[in-house]
Amino acid sequence: MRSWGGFFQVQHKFPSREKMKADLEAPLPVVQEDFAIRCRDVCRSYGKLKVLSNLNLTVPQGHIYGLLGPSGCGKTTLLKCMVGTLKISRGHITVLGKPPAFPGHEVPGKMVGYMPQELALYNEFTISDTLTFFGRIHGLTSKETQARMNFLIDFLHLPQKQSLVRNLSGGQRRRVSLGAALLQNPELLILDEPTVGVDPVLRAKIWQHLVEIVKTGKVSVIITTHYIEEARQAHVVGLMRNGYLLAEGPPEEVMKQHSATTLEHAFLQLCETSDQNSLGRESSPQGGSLEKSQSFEIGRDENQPILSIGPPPAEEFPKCSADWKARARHVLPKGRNIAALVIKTMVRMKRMPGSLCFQFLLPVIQISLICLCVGGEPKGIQVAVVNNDTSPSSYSTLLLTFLDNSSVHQVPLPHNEAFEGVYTGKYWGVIGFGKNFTSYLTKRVLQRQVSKEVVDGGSVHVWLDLTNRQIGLMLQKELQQAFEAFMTNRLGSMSYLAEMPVKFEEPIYGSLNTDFTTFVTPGAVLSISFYLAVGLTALSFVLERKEGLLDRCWVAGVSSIETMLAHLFSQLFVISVQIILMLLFILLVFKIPNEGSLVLVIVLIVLQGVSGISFGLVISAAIDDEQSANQAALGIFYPNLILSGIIWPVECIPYPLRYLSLALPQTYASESLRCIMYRGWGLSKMMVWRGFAVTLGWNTFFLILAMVILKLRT
Ligand SMILES: Nc1ncnc2c1ncn2[C@@H]1O[C@H](COP(=O)(O)OP(=O)(O)OP(=O)(O)O)[C@@H](O)[C@H]1O
Repeated sequence: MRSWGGFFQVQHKFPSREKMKADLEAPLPVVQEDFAIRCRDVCRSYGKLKVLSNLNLTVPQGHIYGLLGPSGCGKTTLLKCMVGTLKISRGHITVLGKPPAFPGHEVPGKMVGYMPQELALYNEFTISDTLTFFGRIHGLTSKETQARMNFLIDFLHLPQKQSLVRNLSGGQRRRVSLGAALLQNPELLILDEPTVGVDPVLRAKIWQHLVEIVKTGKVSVIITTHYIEEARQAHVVGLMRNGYLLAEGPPEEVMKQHSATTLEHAFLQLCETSDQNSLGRESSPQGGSLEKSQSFEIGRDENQPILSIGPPPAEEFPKCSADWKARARHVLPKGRNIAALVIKTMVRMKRMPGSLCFQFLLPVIQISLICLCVGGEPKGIQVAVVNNDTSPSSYSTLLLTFLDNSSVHQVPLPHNEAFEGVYTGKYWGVIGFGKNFTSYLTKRVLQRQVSKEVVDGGSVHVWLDLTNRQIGLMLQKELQQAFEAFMTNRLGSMSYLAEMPVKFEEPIYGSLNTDFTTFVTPGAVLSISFYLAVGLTALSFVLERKEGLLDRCWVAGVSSIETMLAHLFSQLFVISVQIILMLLFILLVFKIPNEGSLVLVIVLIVLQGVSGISFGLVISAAIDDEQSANQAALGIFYPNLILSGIIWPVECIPYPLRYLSLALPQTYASESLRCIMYRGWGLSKMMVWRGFAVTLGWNTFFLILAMVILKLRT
């Protein structure tokens, strides 16, 4: 009997299944356009694991092709190669006449409906949102989408279109996923196990629908299923094992060839024959794995399916070329897709109002905590006072009244108890006055020449616990101020006599009361916008990739650059709200001064937010699992915070590290923001514009890097 291989090699058109049978003996010449998909000598590995080995497969135009095989034999990998989400290591694939992802070819795009094995649905979407989203990407009008939606909901027995995907059963979700693949009436349907978890009645209906749509001859289907017998309704089946096709042909022919009554039986026989052949090869003198791999390399005969329906593997594939316009159109982002993705993110945000509010409030909470808790003066510090000054109306008692009681809490004690209290950590220091403090101090101020004893006796002696530098510094400052106030009180117009011979005049920038909060706030604002943006985006692709959403959108025609721009625009909205709230708090509530242009302040903070988004996109594009993405985002947080001079000046960083610090995204930016806010400088000053330049440089670098990584990984 004539084989199907011979038949298809000379077949001109692919008629219906019945006609195919009738025309068995009527050979016609081959025309390439009659093949919806052709795979020749396709190889694909994951690392060292060879998953597809010189695979040859042909899906005739207007037919249903059932791809069958045991779990792990490479079916999903092959479908992913067909839609272009995975690159093949060797061989050729054409889908609707051209290789997948060929410039100007609508595969990926509207011409192909792809249902991945994963559900690949947004859980926060309703059924209506899901279909509307894919309708937008495919450029359907809302009327067309609505009409298809009504049909699909009825056809696939879906619940109400306002039902949330997350509330659907597993089978219902699978049907929504199938609906999304069928939505735009594609020319080619690539369905990875669409009938898993679907009841037998609906399974039959789905097959019936597939049979109906291919009748026009314009639609082709390739479908994988674990229910081998349901594939008898396909026009052609391909039986796959260990990465290549054992057989390919109409189900009846495959069964007839092996005198089997079921496809399952035929498949078992094919497996046994294949196992015996490989055993024979292994036991032959030249046998073994080397021989096997060599035979793959020369475009093996053993990989030619037993009942092959396509042209031989040696046949040359047509060389496809695209003009520069098609290439440019292919690369340029489409506004329609970006808009669809931005709307998608907005709808998801709307469905999670709690999470959105938290995102808006988190930076306000963080900056408020920084302004409240960092850089303030220590309060309620307990200090022991040993006052041996016995003179009536003593200066020591008077001097102590000038100490700020809210900062320094004085505890009068005898000498031993005071020191004991410091040793046990009860007090932060001891303020001591000698017996003749009042008289010696008077002598020291009024007489020109005094002895060392007078100077010593007329001094306040302080012993401090300096393990806490901030408290130590505060006590020193408080005592100095109290002494100055006391002297002014005592000497009146002569108080200048007690002044230090070093005078700090009115500062050129800032004020004499500038505190640490003022220093730290600009850097903190930048770092909060940066890290919140990293947090918002670092997981975006990771989760979408894991759930198959990234691949699904890509197959629907959304490019990596469009995905990135859409993320950028939607997150830009979130960070803009965050920044406005943060600025309102620091300027109006915490009264941090701003001497410069508010526009420059806002632009610089937004640009830092964009840096965060772009860096998050790099993490998201490069890393596959949430844990590693989180680790990467958190891992850089602390070193960057410390090295960027945000919590401590860059001038304190040792030199080799300082060079590294200057290259970081927030070092010059923090300095620039401080210059704008506290010195009132504009873009004409180098210290201001270089903050903008470095931020823009990092933004461009991160965005290009994320794009390249995404491109390389799809
Ligand atoms: N991303 C990956 N990295 C490494 N190995 C992978 C990856 N994806 C699949 N594999 C391996 O490739 C082989 C083929 O997997 P594939 O998903 O293509 O099989 P399948 O025939 O579709 O299986 P099933 O019917 O269970 O879905 C399996 O051994 C699988 O472990």
